[in-house]
Amino acid sequence: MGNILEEIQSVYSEADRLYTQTQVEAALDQLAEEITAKLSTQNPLLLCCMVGGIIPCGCLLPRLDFPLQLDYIHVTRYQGNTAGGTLRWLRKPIIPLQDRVVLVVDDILDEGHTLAAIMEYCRGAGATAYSAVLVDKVRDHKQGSPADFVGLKTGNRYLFGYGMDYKEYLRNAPGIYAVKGL
Ligand SMILES: O=P(O)(O)OC[C@H]1O[C@H](OP(=O)(O)OP(=O)(O)O)[C@H](O)[C@@H]1O
Ligand SMILES: Nc1nc2[nH]cnc2c(=O)[nH]1
Repeated sequence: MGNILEEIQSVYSEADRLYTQTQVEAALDQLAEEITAKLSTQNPLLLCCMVGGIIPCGCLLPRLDFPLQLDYIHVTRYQGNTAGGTLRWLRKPIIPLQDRVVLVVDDILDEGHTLAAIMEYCRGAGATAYSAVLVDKVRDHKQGSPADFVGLKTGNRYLFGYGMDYKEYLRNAPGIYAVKGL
């Protein structure tokens, strides 16, 4: 246990901070304004993508001051690793999606596999689906469509903070950081 905590401490202290907490909170304000303008009269169902979406979604909710419902979906393909693998569906939403406007909220759009699969699932279940991500990682080959609402853009680095993990730690880091060398 000692070793992993030392590793986490060293990754945190050597990381590059790409966005401060103040900058992330400003981006969340802007994201919420855009979502409100588009969806405030649509009685949307928000789907929080666990686990990483929990912080962006939790930060957005009090900024979205209109009628909405909340459920969650759990799909994972990194599982504590820094490279993605096969998608694993761990939990589908309980609230029916048929004829609903759905807003899928996640921490990061990277290669795009996760969000593309979730959007396909939502549309297949009869929803009009939109997506919101705190971070869009700029890279050449992406799966699926761009997100409808994007908070911040970054280069192609491995990120943590505001929901994003390094080996399941550091999701709670108050800013967006890039791991040194990754
Ligand atoms: O665009 P992609 O390359 O598909 O990657 C993006 C996904 O990766 C992360 O999830 P992860 O599988 O790490 O699960 P987590 O939310 O529990 O961290 C993140 O939360 C996104 O859902
Ligand atoms: N924590 C984390 N999860 C991801 N999933 C896809 N890309 C990333 C990333 O840069 N950081």
